Amino acid sequence: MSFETDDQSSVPCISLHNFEERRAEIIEQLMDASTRIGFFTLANHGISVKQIQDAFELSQEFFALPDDVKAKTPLNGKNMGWEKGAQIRPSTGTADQKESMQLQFARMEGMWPSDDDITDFRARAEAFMDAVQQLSVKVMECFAEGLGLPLSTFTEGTVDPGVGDSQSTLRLLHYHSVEGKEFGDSFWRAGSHADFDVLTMLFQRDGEGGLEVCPGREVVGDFGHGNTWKNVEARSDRIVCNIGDQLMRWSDDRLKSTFHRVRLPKQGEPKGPRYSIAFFNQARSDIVIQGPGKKYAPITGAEFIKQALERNKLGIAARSLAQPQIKEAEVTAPSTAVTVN
Ligand SMILES: O=C(O)CCC(=O)C(=O)O
Ligand SMILES: [Fe+2]
Repeated sequence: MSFETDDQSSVPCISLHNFEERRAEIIEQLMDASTRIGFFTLANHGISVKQIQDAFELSQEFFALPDDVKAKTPLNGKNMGWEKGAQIRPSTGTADQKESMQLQFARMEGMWPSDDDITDFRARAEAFMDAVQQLSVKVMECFAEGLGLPLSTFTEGTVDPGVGDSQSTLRLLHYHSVEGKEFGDSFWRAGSHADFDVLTMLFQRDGEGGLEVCPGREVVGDFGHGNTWKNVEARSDRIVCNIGDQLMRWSDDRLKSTFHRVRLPKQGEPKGPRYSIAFFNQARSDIVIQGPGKKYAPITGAEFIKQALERNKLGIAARSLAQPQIKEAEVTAPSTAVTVN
């Protein structure tokens, strides 16, 4: 089996061209990448350049609004809404140097920015979410087949059949320009973490790099991580995918939910803003997650997310006690920490 591997990284690139005819080969490649590394990129995935550009335009329009307008839909404790500099990572004890907007399919009453502030925000966002969810379904069916499970396991597990219980989330991300700013070593655009969903699909723009992954992982549930970090090249034509903690558990740890982070630009690198967009396929609230070998107790999607949030809060307390001296930075953590994916 041969992979195309980005020069500067060891994250395999898997092409989805001729998907139906190449299905068996694609499943083999997805399983190999996800059991060894937990990350892969997708080429020829069917989401058009225009769709991706439109999504980034929407994101830029939204983040260009004044903070008091964005604050009309603040992060609401259910992984929906806007935050800025409010996500403190347990792994670093410092706030990510970013702002983000979380959007879901269900229970979004009052959480959509109004047409007075931004034109057609909801319709434009949902069009992109639908497209990414459809592609995710294709990939998740491959994982079900690769794991010897019923084809619909993760699709029925994540896609709302019309009852309004979806927990999947689109996250628009804006990492601010760091022109003329100095940061201590403990600051990151996004501190090291593993995602707690089933499957993440991440869109980047050419040249806006900084994403690093720490390939492979043996256990779910702690914030320890290895020390080998690989760069993932920022390419707008490829989707970066990673396995989240839910799929790691659902596969009895066969598929790895891998730690990753976004570093600040190094000396001599462009200091401009970075935009990325992540779609987190989450288990529906009442779906039971359990692997075929029953390695872990059954758990519902709702309980899984609740526990992930609790673990994050505990992690924050433990880490900030252990690390009292955080270097000063231009952007500092606000008093309230939030826990999102
Ligand atoms: O912006 C990126 O490249 C990664 C973001 C990420 O890992 C996350 O939001 O979970
Ligand atoms: Fe992530």
